[in-house]
Amino acid sequence: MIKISHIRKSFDEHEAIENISLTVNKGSIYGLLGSNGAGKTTLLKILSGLYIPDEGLIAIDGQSVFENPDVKNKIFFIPDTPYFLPHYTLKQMAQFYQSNYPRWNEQRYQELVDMFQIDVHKKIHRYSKGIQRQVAFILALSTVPEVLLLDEPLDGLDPVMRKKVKGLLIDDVAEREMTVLISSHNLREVEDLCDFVGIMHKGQMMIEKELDDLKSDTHKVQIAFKGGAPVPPAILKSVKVLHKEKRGSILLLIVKGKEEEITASIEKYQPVIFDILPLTLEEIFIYEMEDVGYAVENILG
Ligand SMILES: Nc1ncnc2c1ncn2[C@@H]1O[C@H](COP(=O)(O)OP(=O)(O)OP(=O)(O)O)[C@@H](O)[C@H]1O
Repeated sequence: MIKISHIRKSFDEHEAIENISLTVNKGSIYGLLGSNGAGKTTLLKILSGLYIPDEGLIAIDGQSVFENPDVKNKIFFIPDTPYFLPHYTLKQMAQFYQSNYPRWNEQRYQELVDMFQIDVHKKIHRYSKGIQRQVAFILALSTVPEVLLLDEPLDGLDPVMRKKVKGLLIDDVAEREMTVLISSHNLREVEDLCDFVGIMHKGQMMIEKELDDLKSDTHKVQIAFKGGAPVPPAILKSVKVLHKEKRGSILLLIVKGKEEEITASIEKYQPVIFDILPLTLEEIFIYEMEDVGYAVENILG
């Protein structure tokens, strides 16, 4: 479990992280989303022990990260530009990690090399960006991390590789309760992976949500009444409306609550048109944020 409490981090005069707290439960995948410069990379670097926070506490399974080799051995961080020792081949990098990570699993390494079909004797810097990222995943997963920190992990991977990498992450989470924190600009890219999502903006956490609850609890409703009659105000009082918009004679509502309860509340007014539809996660965030007074369309990109 990752626990971050009241972290602050400034560079010169600029506060990159302003009082962020978050918890990632063991065996879950947390998506850290946000605009450019929001502070996602800084937070991941603090978590991996590369930066010291100015204030606040970070614990992994109850132990402090900074200058604690026992904890660092359980963590693997893949930065947005994976780093390899200069002129090393995958085989040499594997030997390096094997001697530094006591949990290294040689069999897993061989399986991953076969799966990705990488020539382990070629110098890594000669590989393309996408293949270098595959190499980073092979090394990361071979160290059998308890906590995997990923900065823009799918950048540069083609759709087949994205699917493969997502599958590998999900397997390790399901089989051995690996805990994962992923930063991304793109909600659509990570929504099928994460059970929790937090959106950062200018060093602050704007909103944090558990995805299962969100998906089953927010709906798009379209209603219209005979002859274009106005929607009875009582309907709007009987359900929790996040957003309402008139489209000709149809009223579009974004409503929170259970589908059956919303249907029962609205059907008794006998609308001539009544549809209840699911929303994409991106839509849910946009409407939720509207509800709390922010415009997040640009943040979600
Ligand atoms: N080493 C550094 N020195 C000075 N300022 C820094 C440093 N690292 C980050 N910053 C600043 O901290 C803020 C947060 O940057 P960070 O890289 O954490 O954002 P991010 O959310 O990862 O952005 P992006 O999505 O663009 O990668 C930015 O304003 C950035 O300029």
